[in-house]
Amino acid sequence: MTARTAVREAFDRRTEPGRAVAADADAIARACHAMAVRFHAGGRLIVFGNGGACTDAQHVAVEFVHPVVVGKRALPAFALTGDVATLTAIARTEGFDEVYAAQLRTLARPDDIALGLSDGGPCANVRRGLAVAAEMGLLTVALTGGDGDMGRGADHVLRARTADPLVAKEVHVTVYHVLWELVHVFFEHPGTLRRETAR
Ligand SMILES: O=C(CO)[C@@H](O)[C@H](O)[C@H](O)[C@H](O)COP(=O)(O)O
Repeated sequence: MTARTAVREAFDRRTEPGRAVAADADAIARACHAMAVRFHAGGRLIVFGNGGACTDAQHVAVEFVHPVVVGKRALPAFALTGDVATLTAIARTEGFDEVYAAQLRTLARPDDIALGLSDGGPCANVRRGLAVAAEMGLLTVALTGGDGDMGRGADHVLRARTADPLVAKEVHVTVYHVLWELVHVFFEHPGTLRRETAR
């Protein structure tokens, strides 16, 4: 295989999952509308995940808190992945599976939005975070890959249709940028924000 073929194949493997996102336009629009309703009601976006999704959580938060597009309103958002002291203290006494759930119990409010990110692997701490968020009344959104099982029970599940964790990660970046864009579209048309969109 030549290097050129390898590069082509690498991009071909990414084309279909990327295209498949558009097929989920309705699910993405419903999630965006529900998020915009929560922001409009004073809710904040709380994001979490592991490994690369840990940094993605911070990427998502900065997109909302400090929009790169001039003129767009800053919206309250924070990641639960940046404070190593809190993460390690919780992991030491309550176990790694509790590192997001424990923070949500203390920091979250019922009108907030919880966004859990995973490439599709076994991530008990993200599942626990979403489960506790749901118990507290938060809107729950799961951005996942693989079989999408991680998001089971969440209000909105957005799945990258690929078992390849690298490709899932790339699709996620596109999806959360679209989430940001569309939340602002709804925000700029408050008439659309009267009621939360059903799943
Ligand atoms: O960035 C990547 C893959 O693109 C990896 O670091 C990946 O995030 C880590 O292996 C994570 O621990 C995977 O966890 P998950 O997203 O499958 O829950």
